[in-house]
This record gives sequence, C-alpha cells and structure tokens, in this order.
Amino acid sequence: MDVGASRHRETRRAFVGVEIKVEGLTKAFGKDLIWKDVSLTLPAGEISVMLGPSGTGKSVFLKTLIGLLKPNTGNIWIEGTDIANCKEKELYEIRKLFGVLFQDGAMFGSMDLYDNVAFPLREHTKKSESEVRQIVMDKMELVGLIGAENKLPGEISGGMRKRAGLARALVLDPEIILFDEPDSGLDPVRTAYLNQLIIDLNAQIDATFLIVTHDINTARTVPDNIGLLYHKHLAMFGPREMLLSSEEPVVAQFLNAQRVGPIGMSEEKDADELASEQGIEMPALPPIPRQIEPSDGRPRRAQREPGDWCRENGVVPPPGSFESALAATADGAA
Ligand SMILES: Nc1ncnc2c1ncn2[C@@H]1O[C@H](COP(=O)(O)OP(=O)(O)OP(=O)(O)O)[C@@H](O)[C@H]1O
Repeated sequence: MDVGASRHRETRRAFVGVEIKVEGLTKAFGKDLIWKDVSLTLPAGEISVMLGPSGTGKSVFLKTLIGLLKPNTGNIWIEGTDIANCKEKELYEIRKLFGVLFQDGAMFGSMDLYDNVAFPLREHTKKSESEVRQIVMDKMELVGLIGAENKLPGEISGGMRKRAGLARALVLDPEIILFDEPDSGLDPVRTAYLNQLIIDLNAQIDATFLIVTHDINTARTVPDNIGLLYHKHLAMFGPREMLLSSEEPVVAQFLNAQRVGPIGMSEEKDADELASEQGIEMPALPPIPRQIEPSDGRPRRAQREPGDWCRENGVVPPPGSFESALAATADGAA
C-alpha cells in the first residue's frame, strides 16, 4: 500500500477556500490615481495571477485586499463582510483567513527558520510548544525544508527563504494565500520548483491563491485565472485560456512578452512610436501551454481539462496548444 498517498488523501480538506469579490475598487494616493473601478471575483479554491507593467499598482492591490491599505471607493466582499468598509475588529477577524508570502520572505534575521515559522503560532494562538513543534515541522516538510530548521535566514539561498516564508504563511491554516512576486530573484529552475510547489499546495489545502508576478512563464502555466492591470485599470480578468487566446492588443502583447503593441518602456508608448507601428501586425499568438498539474497526478479541485474553456466558448486556440511538454520536445527535436 502507498502510505504516502493515503496520508496525502487524509490531509486533503473536504472544503474549498474563500471567494473574494471586488467591486468598483479605486485607489489613489492624494491626487495620484493608482487604479480605478477594478471589479473581479477570485473564485474559491482557485489560483489567480495578477500581472501588469511595473508601477501599475499590483502590490497596492494585494495590500488593499488584506486591508493594509484603504481604497478610496469600492467594496471587497469576503464571507459576507465588506473589508473595505468594515470595523477594525471585523478586519482583524477576516485577516486570520489570510496567509501572505512577502517578496523577500520577510524573515526576522536574528531568528532561525524554526522560530520564524513558529512566530505566528506563538503570537496568535495559545498552542503548547509540542503542538507548535508538530505544526512547524509539518509545514517545513510541506515546503521541503526539513533539516534546515536551525539555519538563520542570512545563511540560506533566496529560494529557501521564500519556501520558509511560505511555511510561515501556512501555519495558521489560511483560506486565502497572497503571493507577492514569489519568483522575483529566483533562477528559472528554482522558479519551476516553486511553481510546482504552489500547484501541489493548492491541491492539498484548496485555499484561494492570488499571485502577483512578472514572470510570464509562471502566468502562462500556473493559474486558473489571469488578470492584467494596465493604464490605471483592470484591462482583463478571466480564465487562463481566455487571456492566452485573446487578440486584445494589451493582453496579447503582455502575455507574450512582445515589443510590438500599445505598452512601451514607460508603460504607454508615445503617439509617435504608436503611429510608426501602424500597419505592423501583431505577431501570431504562440500555442497555449498545458497548465502545471500536481506532482502526485491527482487533479486539483479547480483544475479543468486542457482546452475546456476554448471548447465551451467556441474559441479556436493557437495551433500546437495543449500539447504535452514531452510531445513538444519530441517535435522540436525532429
Ligand atoms: N504607501 C504609498 N504611498 C504613496 N504612494 C504609494 C504607496 N505605495 C505605493 N505607492 C505608489 O503606487 C504605485 C504602484 O506601486 P506598486 O508597488 O503597487 O506597483 P507594482 O505594480 O507592484 O510595481 P512592481 O511591479 O514594480 O513591483 C507606485 O507609483 C508607488 O510609488
């Protein structure tokens, strides 16, 4: 009998995470408008990614979702509470649903990884040290850090720090996990491992994930949904296949990392540059890659069959879409 698999089954929860419904959200700092009228729903238990050129307010969006920043107008509904307009006490309660992985892991430099991961438990619960130990070791195992408990954050690599930050974000069993650029500063191999870890984690805990990233490969292969902030508004938000098959110039340019299109060096291209591009066609959309699947082969609750959304919506995906990585490699080699 596969003991690992049965233990895994037991740890999968019988419920899915929490939906976040954002309505007409606007944020400005003084006269400086960051984004306006953002509306979207992060579906319960699904993985969503928020993309956008630098400075478009992705981190501000994350901080607003968790109530660290107040929007000027709009609502953020979580389990029947509008956290954009609720009392501090209610916000405090709702915040307990969140786990956040900050960009640099946000570890205390003087504490070893064990104490860093144990910190929220010691701070926010009355658990005994033996219970704390069990939870910390469980989460350290989940992120592959067993054996590194006594290292200081300064003694480990950036990838390990992120995983330690993730273990700490998990100790209070969050229903929603926000990842602020989890792949920043990581090499492509470490990013691939972290992306697999994110998928495996979602399969296991069914929480609602929102990832802010600049990494196009992450955006194309990890999430169930993609959003794009651009020019002070939400250009588009929807299922991954919808955005990856979209010909909308801003979406197609950003998701395919192309130079031709409306987005320029300083976010918007100037009129001359755009005029010189008149008549230049946008390159054809590349194939839609397959979404990363859990490493144990069991589908996530939110996972859909490759091409499902395109079929349901009568969209013909770009040629070569959804071929398995192996088939694509074999084709390339032929
Ligand atoms: N507390 C604050 N007070 C005033 N302005 C702020 C504050 N926080 C962020 N900003 C401004 O909001 C804008 C958006 O910042 P934010 O960090 O959210 O962008 P981003 O899309 O996450 O960028 P990047 O991709 O480069 O990390 C920036 O112009 C920033 O200066």
